[in-house]
Amino acid sequence: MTTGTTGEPIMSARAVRKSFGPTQALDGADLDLHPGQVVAVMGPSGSGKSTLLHCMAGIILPDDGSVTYQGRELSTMDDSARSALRRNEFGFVFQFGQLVPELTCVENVALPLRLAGMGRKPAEAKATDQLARLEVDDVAEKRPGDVSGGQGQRVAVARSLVTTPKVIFADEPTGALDSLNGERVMRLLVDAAKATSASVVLVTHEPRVAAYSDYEVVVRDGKTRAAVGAA
Ligand SMILES: Nc1ncnc2c1ncn2[C@@H]1O[C@H](COP(=O)(O)OP(=O)(O)OP(=O)(O)O)[C@@H](O)[C@H]1O
Repeated sequence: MTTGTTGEPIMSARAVRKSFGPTQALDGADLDLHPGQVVAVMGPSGSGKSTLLHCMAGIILPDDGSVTYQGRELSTMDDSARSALRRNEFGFVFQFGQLVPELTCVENVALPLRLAGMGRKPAEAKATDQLARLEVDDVAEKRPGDVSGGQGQRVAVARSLVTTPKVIFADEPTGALDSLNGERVMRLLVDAAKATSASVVLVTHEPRVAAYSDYEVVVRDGKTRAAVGAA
């Protein structure tokens, strides 16, 4: 599915198929993602949206078709190369359960940097800066269980951004929030992504959330079927 955007896409999915046992989750899905572009993946429950996101992020491998990142085919990389890609080039925001409950919010945000080998002090300084950008530096020393849903989701967004990823994969990032908090999280996520020219793959079934995207793709019965003009 093309977007009318000129230039090379940073990622492309082509004719992606994926089955889980007898269930055909994806049956020929296409998606181009250009640098700095926010694409909303919409569609009914069970249509294959999350499966498409997982295939694009290299979390699962398609049975057929291709997913390329900067021209490299993900399925030809070994597991450690795909892990390195997820750690270094991609960021992730999910609906629930992504923060480590035993760590403080600033430790959670610093975690991807620590895993990449950065020392505690510089990692936590960067994490604090990122929390401030998301307007939640006041909860830095609290544990995730002691902050509100909206604050926790902004901490999770801060963690997804702290490594300055090229692509952010967000699966129903506002699904657990009321509409006001959801819109706030989306505004901060999209503004932060635009500031670093990161691309975003945003899975959502909420039109109000999809309205923050540049472009919408609809998945139905495992196929990408329609693209709607920029919001
Ligand atoms: N790990 C799995 N094992 C078995 N079936 C799966 C698995 N993951 C997804 N499926 C099935 O594949 C189909 C597509 O699922 P997927 O999660 O991609 O849909 P979705 O559009 O993201 O749905 P929702 O909006 O409800 O999250 C569904 O029928 C689902 O039950």
